[in-house]
Amino acid sequence: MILSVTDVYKSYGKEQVLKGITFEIEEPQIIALVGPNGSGKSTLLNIITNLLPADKGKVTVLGKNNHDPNIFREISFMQDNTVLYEYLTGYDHLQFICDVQGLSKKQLLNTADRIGITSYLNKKVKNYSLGMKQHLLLAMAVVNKPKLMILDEPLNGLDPTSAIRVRELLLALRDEGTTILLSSHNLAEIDRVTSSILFLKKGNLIKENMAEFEQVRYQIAVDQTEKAVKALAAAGVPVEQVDRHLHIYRRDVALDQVLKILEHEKIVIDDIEKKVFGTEERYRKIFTEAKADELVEV
Ligand SMILES: Nc1ncnc2c1ncn2[C@@H]1O[C@H](COP(=O)(O)OP(=O)(O)OP(=O)(O)O)[C@@H](O)[C@H]1O
Repeated sequence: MILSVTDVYKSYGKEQVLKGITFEIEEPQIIALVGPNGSGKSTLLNIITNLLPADKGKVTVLGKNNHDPNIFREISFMQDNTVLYEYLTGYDHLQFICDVQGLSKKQLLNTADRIGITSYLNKKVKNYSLGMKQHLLLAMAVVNKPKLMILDEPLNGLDPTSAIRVRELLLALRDEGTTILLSSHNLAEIDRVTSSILFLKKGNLIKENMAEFEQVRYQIAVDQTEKAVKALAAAGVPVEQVDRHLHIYRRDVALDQVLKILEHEKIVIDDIEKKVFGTEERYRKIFTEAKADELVEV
């Protein structure tokens, strides 16, 4: 068992933020924690990493209670950039962790290289951009090669190129056996790294495997739209026409069958675009349309 959270409660004064959170992570994977602002994501991550006491409940990391100081060789926590010291360099931050955990300078430099921060490693953090700070925080979370990484908003403030790099890094770490629990508001990015999502709503968790909700739609531009629609409909393929495009869902038909029908009719294809739907639609359903009680599964 990598992480086990059992019946965790937390209130701030009269405000009950977590109302009996229970979940387990058994295998190395990436899991996303998603919820609106103020839903308690940071509170839950802080409790898991023992920075904040729960009112009630239990957390174990790799079979050990999360109060056990020894787990900090196996776990890391990327918080927001307020934990950085403006007048220290990136190197200083990493060196501190390496000193505490007995890691070598080689490991520090290799990590900096892997995350792509070597060129500004010796600059003071006060001169870093938001994205540079995010990269440093990520390097600080990766340097001890943890079995479990907990990342609070790792994709925040990253430009598209950096977001792609971080995404690839997370997937590579997962392939190396690291489990990653991350919180994020960026549903499109989440879709690209995981289909395993914990939705946090009104203090309760709704667990979903988004692969079950994923829908793929092909948008095909053709030279003779009316003729294509007729031919596909005659073959029993459900198709919607939007301007010059045909919209066809993968759940209804395989793409090569569609292409065969169009080829047979001598219809020329100008373009095919694949659209994937999933998390965003599900998020909307959970947080705007459904009543909380109907969906809670704890
Ligand atoms: N130290 C604190 N004292 C009092 N209330 C707090 C404290 N920390 C958080 N809260 C409240 O608990 C609730 C959950 O906050 P939390 O920061 O965990 O949410 P979040 O989901 O991480 O939000 P965001 O997405 O905006 O980062 C909020 O209503 C917040 O005001």
